[in-house]
Amino acid sequence: MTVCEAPGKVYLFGEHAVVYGEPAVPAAIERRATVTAEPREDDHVRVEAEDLSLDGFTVEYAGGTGDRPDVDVPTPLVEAAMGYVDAAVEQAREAADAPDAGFDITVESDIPLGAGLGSSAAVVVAGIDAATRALGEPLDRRELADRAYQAEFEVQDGQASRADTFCSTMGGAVRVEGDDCEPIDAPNLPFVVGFDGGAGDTGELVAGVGELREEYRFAADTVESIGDLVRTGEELLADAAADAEPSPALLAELGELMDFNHGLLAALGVSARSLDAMVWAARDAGAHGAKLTGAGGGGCIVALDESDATETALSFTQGCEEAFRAELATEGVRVVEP
Ligand SMILES: Nc1ncnc2c1ncn2[C@@H]1O[C@H](COP(=O)(O)OP(=O)(O)OP(=O)(O)O)[C@@H](O)[C@H]1O
Ligand SMILES: C[C@@](O)(CCO)CC(=O)[O-]
Ligand SMILES: [Mg+2]
Repeated sequence: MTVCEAPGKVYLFGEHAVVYGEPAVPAAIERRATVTAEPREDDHVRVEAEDLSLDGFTVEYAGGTGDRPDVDVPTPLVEAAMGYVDAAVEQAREAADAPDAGFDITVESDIPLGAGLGSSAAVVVAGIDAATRALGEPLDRRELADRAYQAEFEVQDGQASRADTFCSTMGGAVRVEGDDCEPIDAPNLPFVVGFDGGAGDTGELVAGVGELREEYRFAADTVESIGDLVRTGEELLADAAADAEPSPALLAELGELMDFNHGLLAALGVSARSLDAMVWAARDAGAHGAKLTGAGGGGCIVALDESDATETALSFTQGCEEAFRAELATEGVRVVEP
């Protein structure tokens, strides 16, 4: 039995635009998905994923080829929900050159689903790592990140960046621009997350931005503007790389860029009333800046605040279900010793 756990992430800047080749800077956070993989004698895949909830259902299922869950939920919904686990198993089979390998897989996660904290990437990264190790064919981190990206790319119908999967694999803060992925030095930033209890579908939201970008010049320009602000943010981070703690000036400047980034994402149609409400509650509470994180549509915002004010204000904000401080996860995917 092999157990691996991989972190979720917040985006300091650059989600959505990163799908079109602009740079982005996500940072891994200490909320993890844990995947257990146990090879089977046959070629079946049995999946236990108790956190999986579909529009108000919670399902527990035993999956596998041609052996779908015994629950009263329309099959397409279940297929959609299971897509990332299935894709991870396929990547592991291919990597280990074991097309008929069967597994008992268990997924447990403290990353809310579809909420912008990269639950899909964490499940895919931990899943491929656990399954390849269980077959005695561990991958190096670059290959693991690459295969995890291929899995997200397939499930998201060819529209995905390498950002979430690379960040979850490596941990820390990373910079992704097209195929170019590198860890970067960043000071320990005081992230506060607000979660509205809801979710957005990454594939759909990404497709929506793609259509807008085709149809309207302003949307294409907005994507490029996000790229410009990310480059500015990166320079600030690079200048502060040697500092253990971020200076007040750095926090103020990064926060301002986060505010700009939220406005540009809203222009692309991926914010939501609850996300805007949480962003404004954070700003009113004195956060240096606040923005939605991830695909949007519902889910989480991330703010910068070293004091407790933002977390407290969010916990009293209508529409915010949970507020918490998110610590940087300096370590990416790792094996959990039984
Ligand atoms: N604990 C889990 N068990 C099984 N599948 C999960 C789990 N967590 C996430 N997933 C898969 O990931 C999907 C959510 O991925 P999606 O990309 O839409 O959101 P996200 O990754 O949480 O947010 P974002 O991509 O915006 O950061 C779920 O529908 C499910 O298929
Ligand atoms: C919206 C997006 O940019 C981030 C989702 O966390 C999609 C992607 O990069 O694949
Ligand atoms: Mg995702």
